[in-house]
This record gives sequence, C-alpha cells and structure tokens, in this order.
Amino acid sequence: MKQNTILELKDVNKHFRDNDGDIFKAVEDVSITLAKGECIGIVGESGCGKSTLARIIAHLTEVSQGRIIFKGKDIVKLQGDALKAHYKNVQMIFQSPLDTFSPRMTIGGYLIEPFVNFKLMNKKKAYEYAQELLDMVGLDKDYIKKYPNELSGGQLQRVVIARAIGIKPDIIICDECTSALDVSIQKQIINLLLALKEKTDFSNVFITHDLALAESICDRIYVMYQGEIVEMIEGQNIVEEAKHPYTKILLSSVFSVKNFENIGNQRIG
Ligand SMILES: Nc1ncnc2c1ncn2[C@@H]1O[C@H](COP(=O)(O)OP(=O)(O)OP(=O)(O)O)[C@@H](O)[C@H]1O
Repeated sequence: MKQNTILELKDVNKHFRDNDGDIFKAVEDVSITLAKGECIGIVGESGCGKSTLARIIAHLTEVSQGRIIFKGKDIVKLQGDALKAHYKNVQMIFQSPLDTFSPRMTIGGYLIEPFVNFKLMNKKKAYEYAQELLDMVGLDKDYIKKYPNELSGGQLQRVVIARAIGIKPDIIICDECTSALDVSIQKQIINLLLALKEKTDFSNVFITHDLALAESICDRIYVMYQGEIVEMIEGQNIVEEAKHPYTKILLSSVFSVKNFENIGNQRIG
C-alpha cells in the first residue's frame, strides 16, 4: 500500500442469487486503490457492476469476498456504532437528485439532517452552516426555505453536493451524478465539483459510462467489463494508452473525444 493510499479494495467480489437460485457475479476480483486527494474513474457500460462497486465502497452493500482497507484498517466487518461513524467518511452523490429528497422536507431540513443526526452541531448552528454551504455551491441562502419541487435538477444536485461536502468526508463517490442533467448544466456541476475538490481536498470516485468525461477529470481510470476491472489507465491519455479490446470498443462507440474536448474547453463559471 502506498503511503498516501486512503482506500484499497483487494480481490472484492459481490455475488447475487437470481430467481432460479443461480449465482450471478456482479463484481469479480476487483482490486483498486485511491490516494488522498486523487480522483479515480470507474467506467463501463450499463450493468457492468459500477453501482454495485460504488455501494460496496460506501458500505451500503456487503461484499461476498475480499477486503476493503480504509486508512489502513479492514472495514468489511464494521458494525453498529463503528459502521455508523464510518458513514461520515464516504458520501455518495447519485444520478437523480430528486430521488434523494423528501418532497415535504425543505432544502434547509435536508441540509441540516446529517449534522443533527451525527450530533455534529445543534439545529441553530446547522442552519447557519447550511446557509454557508448553499453559498459555497453558488445558491442563494434563501433557498434554505424552499421545497425540492421549486428547484431545477441542477440546483438540486448543487444542494446534494453541498450536503456531501458539508460532512467533510474523506471520499465522495459520484455515481453518474450528471447523467440526468442537460449538457450545459452537467458542465456547471463538474466545474463546481472540481472547484470544491481544490478547496477541500476530498478523494473522489467518479462513476460514469462516459469515458470522455472521466478522461477530462480523473487522474486514473479503471475500465470495468462484466464485473471485472479489465484495464487501468492514467487519465488524459486514454486514446493512446488503451490496450484492452473492450476499452477500444468503448472509445469508438460511446463518444468522440474530439467533440467533447471542443465543448470541454469552454469552462462555465
Ligand atoms: N440486489 C441485486 N440483486 C440481484 N442482482 C443485482 C442486484 N444489484 C445489482 N444486480 C445486478 O448486478 C449487475 C450490475 O449492476 P450495477 O447496477 O452495479 O451495474 P451498473 O454498471 O451500475 O449499471 P447502470 O449504469 O445501468 O446502473 C446487473 O446485472 C444487475 O442486474
């Protein structure tokens, strides 16, 4: 393990049983590492096991086999209070922000929930902090009183990011966190994540089917195919470095790097 490694998955497997009782291997012998402040990408087509792997990292799904070393300790068997405490360390941002909210809870209520639940601060302090967080993600402080249906998808995703950042986790997992948004809004959210990452130095697991997007923001990319990691590539050089036939197919079918670069160069503030 490298000195600055924050997370290491060693030969992790997740098997499900289908309706006939047969075993289905959703994640097979996956080994990955994540260093402090690093952004790794997990890329692959729908159904290859990306979300299952994300849930394993966040400890929302138990592994069938393998080890998960977080800050030097195996966390696979964490339970009770220790597990509850660990949930603070890893935050997830999902594809569809609206699913994350209860329609009857205000944005303020949503934002203060973890701080009050984890007993990190009292309600008054949490409300003040929630306003700071809204400001940090480029939303007006008055949004605290609004309900989810009064915000756009992009604004809701900013609120989700605000809450995740506010907990000061070591790791943020973004699971297709921009896929449900319009292209221009996607770019704003990515730029926001990059800016916040610079400020707060969290480590990032970025899950996407979009190799171009992964290439533009990740330090390293793991390519996943049918539950296995088939290739690991250092970011920025996917086209030159890709060796595995599956990665090459992804490259040729999923996107045009050139087109994305043209859009990608126009940063939205
Ligand atoms: N709880 C479960 N029980 C049975 N099979 C499951 C379960 N969760 C996931 N799977 C199966 O595991 C495989 C991987 O699913 P997963 O959601 O991890 O893929 P994915 O790459 O994230 O796909 P997508 O991008 O479409 O979400 C799929 O075939 C899925 O049907």
